[in-house]
Amino acid sequence: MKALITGVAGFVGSHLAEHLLSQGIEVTGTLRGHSSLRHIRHLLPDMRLYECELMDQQAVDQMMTEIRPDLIFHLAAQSFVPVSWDSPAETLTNNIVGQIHLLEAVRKLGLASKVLIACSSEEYGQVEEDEVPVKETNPLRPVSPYAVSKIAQNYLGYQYYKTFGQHIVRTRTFNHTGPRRGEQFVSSNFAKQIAEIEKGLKPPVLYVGNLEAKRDFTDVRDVVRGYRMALDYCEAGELYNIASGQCREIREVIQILLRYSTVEITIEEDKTRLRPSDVKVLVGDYTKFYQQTGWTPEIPFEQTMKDLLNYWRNELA
Ligand SMILES: C[C@H]1O[C@H](OP(=O)(O)OP(=O)(O)OC[C@H]2O[C@@H](n3cnc4c(=O)[nH]c(N)nc43)[C@H](O)[C@@H]2O)[C@@H](O)[C@@H](O)C1=O
Repeated sequence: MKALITGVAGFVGSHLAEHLLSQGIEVTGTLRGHSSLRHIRHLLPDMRLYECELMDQQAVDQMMTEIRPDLIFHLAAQSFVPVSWDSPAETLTNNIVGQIHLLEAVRKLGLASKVLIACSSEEYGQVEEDEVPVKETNPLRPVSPYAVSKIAQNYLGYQYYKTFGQHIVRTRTFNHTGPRRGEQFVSSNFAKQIAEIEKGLKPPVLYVGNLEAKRDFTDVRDVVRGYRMALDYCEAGELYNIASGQCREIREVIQILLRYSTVEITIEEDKTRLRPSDVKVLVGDYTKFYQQTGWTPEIPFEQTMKDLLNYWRNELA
């Protein structure tokens, strides 16, 4: 069984590669020329890396001709919401066109690959309090260019399934975190700041943005287990929420991280961290995915936060 992971050098890609390799699957991962190998170096003897610019159709065609994967996990994307306000055109182009090139290669080569498209809870956007936990059928009210790019990825997946019969499964994943999470994302950013304070690298002030937002966090290791199950058991053309079903205010993320630390800190709002529009609440109903695969999240959020803090302590050691 051969799997292709686009964006393997990223946070989720590195965990997914680890998971698939542990199941005896042959893994090839795509990355861009300038990507850091930091998160995947330990996997290199067992995994093949393929430098491929997804914006280049010829390069994608060539790679797919060579690899002919059974499973494709399309993770590569510009995934940080605030960047999408600064660079909306790049976010939309990168996220949409890269995927078109991939699906076009599958079509032209007549491959029977099963494809997972990593969509996002951001697509739901402005959710009303009485709509949570949201089901896949909830209206979409996107409030960022990133959300719009993911809606496009989602519907392109649907369209290639409908038009060409490709085996495409779309997962709408809610917030996920854990060791190796990029430092710009909220839980990782807070954990890194706390680890820096512990080490005396910065004064005991934790800079934060909007602490009133509510999110649904799942451990990345549970998410990648779900991604494999999605291609094994889910129906082509269908869309599935992957979530924990638990709602947490961002304020609570700090409280939990601080439980595992001995430092006394003060919290200060940093206005540059506030967004032009922020999704107020996102909590997912994953009943459909559970019924299809039997998947449920296993790692408690407290454990995820402990592991994330330890990750940063080791990084700074
Ligand atoms: C599902 C979805 O999940 C992620 O998108 P996100 O929810 O925007 O993630 P985040 O970690 O940047 O923010 C979460 C919340 O936390 C608030 N917040 C407060 N204070 C800070 C702060 O200091 N930094 C950040 N980054 N956020 C802060 C911030 O305003 C927001 O309300 C991506 O993986 C995305 O790719 C994706 O698909």
